[in-house]
Amino acid sequence: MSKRVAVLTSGGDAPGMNACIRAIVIACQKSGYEPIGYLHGYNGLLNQEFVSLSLDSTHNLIQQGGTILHSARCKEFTEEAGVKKAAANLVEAGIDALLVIGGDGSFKGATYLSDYFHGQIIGIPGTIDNDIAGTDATIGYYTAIDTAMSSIDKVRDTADAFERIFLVEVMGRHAGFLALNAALSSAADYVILPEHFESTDAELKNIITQIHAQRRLKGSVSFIVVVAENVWPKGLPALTEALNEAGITDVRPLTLGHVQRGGAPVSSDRLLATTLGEFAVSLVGTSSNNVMVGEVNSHPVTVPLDKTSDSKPLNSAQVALMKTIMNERYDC
Ligand SMILES: Nc1ncnc2c1ncn2[C@@H]1O[C@H](COP(=O)(O)OP(=O)(O)O)[C@@H](O)[C@H]1O
Ligand SMILES: O=P(O)(O)OC[C@H]1O[C@](O)(COP(=O)(O)O)[C@@H](O)[C@@H]1O
Repeated sequence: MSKRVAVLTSGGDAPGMNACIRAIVIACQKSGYEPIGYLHGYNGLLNQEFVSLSLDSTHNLIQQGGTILHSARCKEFTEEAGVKKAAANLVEAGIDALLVIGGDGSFKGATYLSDYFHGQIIGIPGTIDNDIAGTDATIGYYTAIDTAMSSIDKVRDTADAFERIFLVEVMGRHAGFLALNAALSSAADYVILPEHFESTDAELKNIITQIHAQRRLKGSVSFIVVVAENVWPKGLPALTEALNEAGITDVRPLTLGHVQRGGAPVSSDRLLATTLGEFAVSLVGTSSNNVMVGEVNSHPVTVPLDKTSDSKPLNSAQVALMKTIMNERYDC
């Protein structure tokens, strides 16, 4: 039987969201479903703002960053009246299944919506932060690592020329996946992560020890510290000042910011987005409901939506690498 399948993108946009929309539309066409796209995240549900999606709308889309459906954060949707209104609008529009591409906040919203909307709801993980439990990676994460890595590569050139210390802040909200991978792949000298942060005093002492040890060995060389956002109290200016006070001068802070959310998705994100978009549509009409689709060990899986905000540990092998290759590289 033909079904109306709606998709929306919510929360922080991530490279590969468009690739996922493309896969959803193609899979819907193949199954004889009618795909429609709600605009501006959950705001689209509240304002009944949607467009019909066709193969025309997905042409040349896989390589585009951002999201053709636009994204938003929507306060009204966090309140009961808003969620009820969204559910009523979905029923009025004859939607059988709603696919939500977003992060853990969007999945909390989707879980809330399921109390009032009795059609099918399926989440697809899309965030550069990779902070969603039940999937090895989220759409956009691999591209963001590459963007941060290539930015740090460029910083290294000028840092080397001036033999300076650079502090580079990387996104991740409250998770260190992006910072750790950006630091490992760009051969940073030190990384500060929320999962391993002890205290400002302990981190400061360790950074200074590593700088002195490296300089004793190699002379006056550059030193790059990757700092996950929201970890250091009062941010990079406070860390710069603390280093200056400890006699480490010529320190330059740099916040990479939203550049990490943009750009054409790398192949791993396109493949993940395509796999998960197609898999989500394959579940339409089955008993799978209020689940997120994810990928574990290269296989598609489903996870209850309310389990996706469980804590997700960093990869332990990468943490071991961090210790030997970066933060505890020189014995002192
Ligand atoms: N606890 C919640 N209840 C209902 N809706 C929520 C909740 N948390 C987030 N949302 C909705 O999901 C949107 C996106 O969440 P946000 O945390 O900003 O991004 P992300 O989905 O990328 O984590 C929010 O603007 C809000 O509309
Ligand atoms: O775009 P905003 O509202 O400034 O939000 C920035 C936050 O969004 C992100 O880029 C993505 O986070 P979400 O996917 O959870 O929305 C975080 O890394 C960052 O902390």
